[in-house]
Amino acid sequence: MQHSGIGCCSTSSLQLRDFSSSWCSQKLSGRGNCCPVPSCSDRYGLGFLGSFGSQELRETQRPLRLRRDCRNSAGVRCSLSETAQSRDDIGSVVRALQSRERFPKKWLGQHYMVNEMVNVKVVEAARISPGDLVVEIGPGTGALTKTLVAAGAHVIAVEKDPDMASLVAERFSGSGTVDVVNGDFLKWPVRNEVKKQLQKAFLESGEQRLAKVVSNLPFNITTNVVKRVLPMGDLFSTMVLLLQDEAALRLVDASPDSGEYRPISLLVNFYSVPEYKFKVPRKSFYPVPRVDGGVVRFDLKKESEYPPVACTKNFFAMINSAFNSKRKMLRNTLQHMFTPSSTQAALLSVGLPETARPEELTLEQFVEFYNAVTNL
Ligand SMILES: C[S@@+](CC[C@H](N)C(=O)[O-])C[C@H]1O[C@@H](n2cnc3c(N)ncnc32)[C@H](O)[C@@H]1O
Repeated sequence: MQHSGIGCCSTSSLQLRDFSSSWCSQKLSGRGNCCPVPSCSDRYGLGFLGSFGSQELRETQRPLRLRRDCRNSAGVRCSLSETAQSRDDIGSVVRALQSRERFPKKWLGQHYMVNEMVNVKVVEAARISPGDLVVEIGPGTGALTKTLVAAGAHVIAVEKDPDMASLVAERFSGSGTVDVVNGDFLKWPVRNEVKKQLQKAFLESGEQRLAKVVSNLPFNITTNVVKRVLPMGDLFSTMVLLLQDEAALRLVDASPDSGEYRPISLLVNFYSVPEYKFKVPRKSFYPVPRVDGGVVRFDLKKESEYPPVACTKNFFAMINSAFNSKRKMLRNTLQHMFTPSSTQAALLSVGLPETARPEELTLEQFVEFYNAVTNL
């Protein structure tokens, strides 16, 4: 796990220079889209570029609020306005990858956002205000990072791919508002690191705030990220994730008869108040995934707001066991935890039929049942 302040990545300076020229020189030179890196080629499957061209982005691009001056890696004075206005369209993503001689890596879920308006809407959903501490999982080329910084956030960007980590570190070198960590978010000591940063911010500003998580997430780590972050309501107030649309809808809907009712929906609603924000068409990503995306905002609950259960760990162990055979009666599936007669008695005591099955109980009913059966 490598933690680097801006510009402190371990990659060679040649790579860093290549990157800085592709992102920063276009505005400084005043020549519009001039870029020294070879232009996009069909090697990257850009057949659809015409239907998703620069004009669309130019028309929809909203001016971003700017915060302060900085220097780029070449020591040339520029401002975050220039960083903020650098384009995050498909051409930039491809050029950035080419600067590292890289292709998008499927196993890392590398589908880059090439519609800047989506990033703006994601940041709006997170209600970022100046001075917010934001953990961004998987910054990739830094497109969402840019929008977060422009909204005034201090970003800790955790990126597993060393090439992308060095790329994003170089892109924001000198801004003083982005720390890049090269590592796996699922292994990163999030509690210690965020606590440290929040204490530091408190000492500097005297203002007590919680951090936020914002990410265009690699789809394959969705469940693990949700399970990891949601119980941290003492550190984070909000998490906004761009997910696979189906997963986004499933996470938010915790109604027993929804067909997609699973332990993860119960966990989400136990630890947070989720809200589905908007759908993101698949053509907004490069490369285009097989599914659309969807954005969910989770407002994390404080411990005092969790449904009251004696032991959270045992409560979720019970739920997981119950859902191992979702269509079987609880008195049978929970036999290894409670005797069938205790399960029946507890169900009856909270007004449920003794033949109840897990897919029939709401979160509140699970809580009542658990409290009853553990107090018998
Ligand atoms: C869907 S892409 C999003 C990139 C960028 N944020 C954007 O919107 O264009 C996901 C990013 O997460 C990174 N990633 C994948 N697994 C990760 C993990 N376990 N921890 C941190 N980053 C990860 C990938 O390398 C990739 O850059």
